[in-house]
Amino acid sequence: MEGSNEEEGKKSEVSVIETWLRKHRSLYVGATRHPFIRSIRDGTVDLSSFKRWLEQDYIFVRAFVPFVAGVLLKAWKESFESTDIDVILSGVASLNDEIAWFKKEASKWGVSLINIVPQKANQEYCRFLERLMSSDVEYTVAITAFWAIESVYQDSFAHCLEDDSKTPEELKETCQRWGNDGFRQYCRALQSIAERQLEKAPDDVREKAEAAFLDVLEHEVEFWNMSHGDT
Ligand SMILES: Cc1ncc(CN)c(N)n1
Repeated sequence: MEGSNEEEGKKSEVSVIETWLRKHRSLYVGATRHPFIRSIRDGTVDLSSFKRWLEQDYIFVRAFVPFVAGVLLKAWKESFESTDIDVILSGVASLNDEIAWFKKEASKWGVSLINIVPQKANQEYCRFLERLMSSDVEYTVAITAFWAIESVYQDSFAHCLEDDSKTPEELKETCQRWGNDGFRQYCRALQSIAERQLEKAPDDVREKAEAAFLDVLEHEVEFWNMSHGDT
């Protein structure tokens, strides 16, 4: 293997996540460039769709907290890297802010967050989170799903803040919530953890993680679809 990258100690292989992003490009784009996101970005968003999304996402985020706590527990049991705990804990803290933000934003739009009925797509997404909390789901699978869930929002809302976007002024704060640089760094930290776990995982666990990644993308598409009133 004279002169090979291996011999020179260079890592020439594309990472697991990069491979998936290439392989499942159209589904990833479907989740991060959904018509709802495009409508925010081009300023044509229907405000009743936005309010429907706000109500449903509040319910989702409340269910997301125990899921992230479950990832934290798996990290504590299965990971030897104490920094994983710090990153995941910062995610719990940011969810605390996220819930407070939803309450403030809902009152700004005259939306009540009491007695909201979760729509079918939301219920199914929350059930998926619950399944991932089971003790027989590996940390690698759960952290991969966690990274994917946060990254879809990061990528989607950052798209609405690009220079040529026409996002309405009153929706910019929403886009900033997930599109800001700090959230991007946090998603990158989650990606590094997931990547490290995936690199050392046996094939069957890696396959389960890929399936969870695809499930997340499909649930996110269905979630955005709800904003149109499709359940
Ligand atoms: C459906 C969904 N996906 C992701 C996020 C970002 N925490 C969210 N708030 N809602």
